[in-house]
Amino acid sequence: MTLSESGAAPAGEVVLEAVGLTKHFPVRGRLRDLFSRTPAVVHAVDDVSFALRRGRVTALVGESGSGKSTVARLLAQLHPRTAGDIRLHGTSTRVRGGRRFRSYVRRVQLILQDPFASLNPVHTVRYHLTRPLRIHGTAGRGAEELERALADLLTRVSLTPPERYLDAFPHELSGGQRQRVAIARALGADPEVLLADEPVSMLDVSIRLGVLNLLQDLKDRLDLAILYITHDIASARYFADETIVMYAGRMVEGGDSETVTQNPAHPYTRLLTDSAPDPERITGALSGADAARADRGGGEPPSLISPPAGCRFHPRCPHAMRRCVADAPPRLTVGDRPGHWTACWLYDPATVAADPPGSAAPDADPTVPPPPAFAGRADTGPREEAR
Ligand SMILES: Nc1ncnc2c1ncn2[C@@H]1O[C@H](COP(=O)(O)OP(=O)(O)OP(=O)(O)O)[C@@H](O)[C@H]1O
Repeated sequence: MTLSESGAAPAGEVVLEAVGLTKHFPVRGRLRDLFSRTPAVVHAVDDVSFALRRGRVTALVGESGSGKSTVARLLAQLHPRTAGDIRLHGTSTRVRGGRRFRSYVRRVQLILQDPFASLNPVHTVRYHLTRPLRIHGTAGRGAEELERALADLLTRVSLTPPERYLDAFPHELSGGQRQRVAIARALGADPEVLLADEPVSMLDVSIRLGVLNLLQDLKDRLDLAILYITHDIASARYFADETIVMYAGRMVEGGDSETVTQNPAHPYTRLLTDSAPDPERITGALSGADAARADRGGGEPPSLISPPAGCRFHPRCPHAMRRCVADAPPRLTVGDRPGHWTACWLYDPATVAADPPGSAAPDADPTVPPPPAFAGRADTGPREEAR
């Protein structure tokens, strides 16, 4: 029985939720920490909240080091969290190995970036797919049912005819075929949630679209809730229903993908969209390190051991005001589209009235226009988002 047949949750229902999720990694081996009462930590993820819904893709976008993978690993329960909560169907979950972990993993599966590393080169596709079917009790009763389940998995990821792939070793497959096997392996658990951590960034540009189309098709057919992690905001517009932008461990903007990518409110989101102007880029042009370099236009991200006070983007922001240096901005509703919010003081009229945008910018450049979503908003009252 597939999830869509099981009727476990109606379409659009929240399946998995991050609530104030926070992860600080201890920094080891620093001599001065021996004498310090507060040992240094990497503030990888701070106060991240969002919901994954059945039959919807949520993109988590940001440059390298912004905390995206750490969020995925927290949601997969591979890291213990420092603070916050993870709720599966509204129930708080904290699992550390054993049967409870297996039962959680059955419902929440992680797909990694590198299909070369995630498949063991000495085992066949059959081995990789049989294991999850057996572990999660979806292998059927006899050899015949197992064979049918294996063929079904390969067919779902368009590796057909299945018998051509079942006894192949990973090195006999292309990168795209390997990623399809990794996706089939995740589906073997019959999950409700897929956490896809840069699932196409290591693939040849010519086959990325095929794998993204496959994920979208699985979302529709199996009503999966998908978290799509990427540094490529252009692909988020194409592939995700909702987009959340992270910078230096914090969420800075969120809303429906069309609005966030076409009418970005936060100066950092603008930086990302300006360096990825072509939505077709997903099929060509920049990739990997080049894209990461382009994303960094306008400076470097801060140290996460001692992140900047206030808004973490202020040292790079052409519109920074004194308040940005001192206070972390709350989520403020922006624009006309429901659910569009940003954590930026530019959208708080009282702050802007007290201190003109750019007054605390590192290299204030009066020729840099404020974000379009900000234009004409100074007369509207602030609307703080309910979390
Ligand atoms: N196990 C760990 N121990 C210490 N620091 C870590 C650990 N894992 C991640 N970090 C740090 O946490 C921060 C966020 O890393 P993370 O991998 O989540 O970012 P990312 O946005 O996924 O980047 P990328 O796109 O390069 O994978 C980085 O500064 C990273 O060095």
